[in-house]
Amino acid sequence: MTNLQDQLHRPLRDLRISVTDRCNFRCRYCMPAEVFGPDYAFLPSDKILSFDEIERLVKIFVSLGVKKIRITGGEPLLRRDLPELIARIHRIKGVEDIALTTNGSLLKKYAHSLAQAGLARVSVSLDSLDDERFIEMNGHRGKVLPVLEGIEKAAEAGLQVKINMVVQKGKNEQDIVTMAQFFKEKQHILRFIEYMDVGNSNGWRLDDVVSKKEIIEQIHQFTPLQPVAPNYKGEVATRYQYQDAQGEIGVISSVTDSFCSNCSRARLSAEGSLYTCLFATEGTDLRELLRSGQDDAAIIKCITNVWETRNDRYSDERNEQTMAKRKTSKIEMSHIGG
Ligand SMILES: Nc1nc2c(ncn2[C@@H]2O[C@H](COP(=O)(O)OP(=O)(O)OP(=O)(O)O)[C@@H](O)[C@H]2O)c(=O)[nH]1
Ligand SMILES: C[S@@+](CC[C@H](N)C(=O)[O-])C[C@H]1O[C@@H](n2cnc3c(N)ncnc32)[C@H](O)[C@@H]1O
Ligand code: SF4
Ligand code: SF4
Repeated sequence: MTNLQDQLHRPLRDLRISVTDRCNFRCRYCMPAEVFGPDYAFLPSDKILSFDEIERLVKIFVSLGVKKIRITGGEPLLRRDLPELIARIHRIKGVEDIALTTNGSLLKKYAHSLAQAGLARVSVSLDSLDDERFIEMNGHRGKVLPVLEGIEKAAEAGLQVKINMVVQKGKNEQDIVTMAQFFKEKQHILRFIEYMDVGNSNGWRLDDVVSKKEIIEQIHQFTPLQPVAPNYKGEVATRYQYQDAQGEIGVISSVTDSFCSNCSRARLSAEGSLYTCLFATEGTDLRELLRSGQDDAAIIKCITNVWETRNDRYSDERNEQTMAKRKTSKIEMSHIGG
């Protein structure tokens, strides 16, 4: 196995695979309905990587040091036969962890078959327990109950469950403590995500971000917290344990306390482009290599070159100039995979 290092000496360890650019939700911070409307040109099916193509690429990435696979999107549970893909990835020697990020709306239906196929962990996005606020945030596409039922089914099926909540000022900051309390009782790890300037469509403003510090202070008042060490180098979330030892939360603070120095994540979009940053403006087309009959050595050479020349650290460098430079050219998050 090769151990690649980029320009900042970061290894390649994780591959996040987007299996579709489509979604049944229209969260305003990701796919606002006025941009992703009925006429939006999503990828046609022949442009999307097949399971055979994804499987081949995963084997290649594993030979280059990848150990963790995360399936994402768009909404990954919209991809037909997803458990079959999970099963194929599960069989690949060297894959140590397979996780899925989902909005949870279809999880009740698929949790059991996903677990049977070898999925170990699921991160379910849920921004509020209040129907009115949740519906407002997801563009009037889904209620809270089906997501909670999906979470329950996933836990019953033996999947390790985490909950992701994007916190946006004026939208759901009043839900921070309620969510913490609810998932403390349910014994699921809740991670708060600072609202990020991904893509070009969400009209992001720094004033709309609720910082890690504010989030922690709010929760600490209801149940005291203490910081805990990361589970592994490069963990995206900063961990905090409840002082009564009943569970933990995490905060993903890409805006106020970025974590690029440990970023070991490559991203594969649904149409087979490779990206090395969530805030990238361009990718490298691997689909063309696959479909033009190149052998593994040629694909390995291409990926090696991309990783070894990589020097992304967008969140570390975020300021007015860097934001202005990429104002209209970032790839949308639903496309690159969250
Ligand atoms: N800025 C930035 N945000 C990231 C990165 N990776 C993940 N995130 C954000 O963190 C959110 C939660 O990530 P998950 O998909 O749940 O995965 P994870 O945090 O890697 O999960 P674990 O494997 O359980 O540690 C993502 O949806 C993104 O919003 C990254 O490299 N950069
Ligand atoms: C793009 S979604 C893809 C997977 C799935 N549809 C879901 O929502 O979990 C992955 C994650 O990105 C998060 N996300 C999307 N836009 C974001 C933004 N502007 N800031 C922070 N997190 C965001 C979502 O909340 C979700 O947890
Ligand atoms: S965050 Fe996930 S559920 Fe919401 S619009 Fe984006 S891809 Fe869909
Ligand atoms: S901003 Fe880019 S380089 Fe920094 S942690 Fe996120 S994906 Fe990695």
